[in-house]
Amino acid sequence: MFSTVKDDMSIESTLISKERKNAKFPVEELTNVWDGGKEETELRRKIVKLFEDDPVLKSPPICTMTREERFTKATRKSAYIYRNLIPNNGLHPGSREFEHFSRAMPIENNLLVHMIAFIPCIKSFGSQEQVAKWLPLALNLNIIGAYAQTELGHGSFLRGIETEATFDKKTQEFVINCPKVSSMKWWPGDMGLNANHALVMANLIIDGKEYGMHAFIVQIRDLSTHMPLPGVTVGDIGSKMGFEAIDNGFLYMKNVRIPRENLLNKNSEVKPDGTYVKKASDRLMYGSMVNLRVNLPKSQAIDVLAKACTIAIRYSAVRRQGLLNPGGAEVAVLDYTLQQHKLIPQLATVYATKFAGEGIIKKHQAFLQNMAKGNISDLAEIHALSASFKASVSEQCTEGVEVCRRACGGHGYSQASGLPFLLCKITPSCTYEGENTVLYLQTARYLVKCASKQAADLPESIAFLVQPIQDMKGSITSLDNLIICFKNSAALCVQGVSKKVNEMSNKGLAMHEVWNKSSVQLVKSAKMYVMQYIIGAFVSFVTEVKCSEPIKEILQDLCCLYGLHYINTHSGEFLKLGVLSAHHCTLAEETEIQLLEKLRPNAVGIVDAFDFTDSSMESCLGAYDGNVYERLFDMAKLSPLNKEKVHQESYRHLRPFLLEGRDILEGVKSKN
Ligand SMILES: CC(C)(COP(=O)(O)OP(=O)(O)OC[C@H]1O[C@@H](n2cnc3c(N)ncnc32)[C@H](O)[C@@H]1OP(=O)(O)O)[C@@H](O)C(=O)NCCC(=O)NCCSC(=O)CCCCCCCCCCCCCCC(=O)O
Ligand SMILES: Cc1cc2nc3c(=O)[nH]c(=O)nc-3n(C[C@H](O)[C@H](O)[C@H](O)COP(=O)(O)OP(=O)(O)OC[C@H]3O[C@@H](n4cnc5c(N)ncnc54)[C@H](O)[C@@H]3O)c2cc1C
Repeated sequence: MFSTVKDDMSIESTLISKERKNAKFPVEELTNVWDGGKEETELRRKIVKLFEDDPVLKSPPICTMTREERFTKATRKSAYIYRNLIPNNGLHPGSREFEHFSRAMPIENNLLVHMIAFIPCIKSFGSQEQVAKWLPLALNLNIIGAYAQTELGHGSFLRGIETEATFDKKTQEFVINCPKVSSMKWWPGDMGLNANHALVMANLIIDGKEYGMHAFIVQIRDLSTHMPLPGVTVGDIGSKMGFEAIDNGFLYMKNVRIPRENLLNKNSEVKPDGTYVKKASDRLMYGSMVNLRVNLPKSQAIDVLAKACTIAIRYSAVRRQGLLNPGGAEVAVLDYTLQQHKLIPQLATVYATKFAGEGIIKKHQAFLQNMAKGNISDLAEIHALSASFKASVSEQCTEGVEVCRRACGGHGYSQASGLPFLLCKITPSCTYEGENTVLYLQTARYLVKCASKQAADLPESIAFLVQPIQDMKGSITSLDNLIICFKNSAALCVQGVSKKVNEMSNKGLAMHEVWNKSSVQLVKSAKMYVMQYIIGAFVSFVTEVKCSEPIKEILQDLCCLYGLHYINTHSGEFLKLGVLSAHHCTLAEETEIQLLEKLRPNAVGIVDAFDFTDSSMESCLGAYDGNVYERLFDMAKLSPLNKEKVHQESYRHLRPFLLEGRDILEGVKSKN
């Protein structure tokens, strides 16, 4: 319907090719460092290719589809991936290949909560017999389960959850009830339309006595007809800011009966006579959340910011707007220091959080190994670290994606840029898996407790909180001094708020009031604590990584930039704590600007090294060839509103006035 408009050789592709020629480091090597080795890069590419070449996984660009189409296509693809593509290619959860799935998955998919929450919960909370019964069914999608914890009335405060599971000794069943509208399960992914089971978190009640939140497997739909079972009201909660392909659901249960064996009973059990047997700490009930807080940030936040950086930096390298030299040629917007100041720190965030996250995953794996031997002494530390890490990463990456989107000017507002999709995908990561403020407060609770202990009684990673403040020797811009600066700041923040808490409680104020009145400073200390962790982990990575000099230099520069950018955007905090002087702050600002200038020629190379395929981004601005304008025009042509040259409905409403206008213009009718 539209004629083709093409340039023989677009200036934009020439510009981006020039950028690539100017890069001062081997891009492929940085990709290997990012992936964790050459072999991992090859494996990832093999899996991505397997998925991208599969005709079943092809579909029109998401911005041309309705929610209904997006949900249907995502379900079709996800069912095919988990039931055919993965097993037929010998790829299994837990394998090395599985690590790369998130990069290979189609841009929209669902059944992920079934895979990452329902299945792991069966493994964590189920006895051996229960795992043997439910796991194969779940892995084969014979049953599809949601993680049903949050209710209309309660998400954060889990002790407030109202759904009840009352033990009926006569029938050896639990009776599941949502006593009020506010008790209805609300939000769980995959639950509205796809799930036939749910892992329901409910208050266990035996003989009128409450035993707190426990995990029950509840069948909610018939396996042959997929109709809701008696007593079950289930459906999709409606349109959200994003996640169009996911059926976040509601679930209301009235006298739904499940067998006694459906209480996942690895950690606690109800005997046939109603005796309650506790086998492990109540805290382990929260283990599924720690698991997700450790593992989700990479795919749901860090990779999302990496994609946004790829789009914004490639686009900024080809978008020319205005002059730097009077009388000279128009410049790429990436040549403006202010554009670099928006975008290059986001690149640093991607690297910092990725490598720090890998450290947490390793710590968590060590914790799980110890737990298997009955030792959960590190639980409080890993809970505090993972809670604040999830909060900080989701916050930094969400802010970063919005910076990238705005840095693309008007085109960043177009769905065709891919950026609104990324923003809507990343924003809820600040809420799900624990609302960020609530998580920071959990970390602060642990830190304040630690502040009253001796260094020898604290885990190694925490002891610095109570040790003497270290002196910085030399320039603030050295990596060693950045670590000292952040550690000192975290220690002073925690000590400061702990002192305030103690003083207030010594004056007789109730602890809950003390806590509420101190909460602003508590959250600040948790943020500073996790920042010192991230910086420390990034510095260790950069110091230890084996790579060529040019790559090392880029990583060091990104590491320094990450620390300095944070200092420069929060300088008041550092000055107030007395950790930095005004002179330090001036130097930090000057050095950041120098680093931006130094990293600028490598910016396109650095985002190329993330190695995202064009189809994994669906972005007209971020495609590898830099052909932004032709792609935008081609995408506009696909808009469903452009199906016909005349949109009959809009024409119907406007026609009477247009005809009037025609008559006036043609002089048939006077203006009055
Ligand atoms: C801890 C709480 C905040 C409650 O606080 P309380 O004060 O009530 O504490 P408690 O008395 O309960 O506990 C006190 C005690 O326990 C310790 N504790 C707490 N938590 C833990 C823990 N996790 N581990 C260990 N210990 C813990 C605590 O420190 C105390 O110890 P001390 O007494 O010694 O000090 C708590 O209730 C809480 O955690 N609330 C948060 C609730 C939460 O996290 N909910 C999560 C719901 S599930 C969810 O959100 C799932 C999300 C999954 C989403 C996946 C999305 C992926 C989507 C993919 C998209 C694909 C792409 C497609 C794209 C597209 O379509 O767009
Ligand atoms: C996309 C998406 C997917 C989700 N998937 C699932 C799922 O699969 N399964 C599931 O069970 N749930 C799911 N959830 C729900 C999610 O886990 C909750 O929304 C989340 O835990 C926050 O709880 P809330 O909504 O009750 O927020 P609230 O706790 O009501 O938060 C509202 C405000 O109150 C503040 N606040 C709350 N408590 C405190 C406090 N103690 N001190 C200071 N401030 C406080 C918060 O900071 C926030 O500003 C999902 C949510 C979303 C958005």
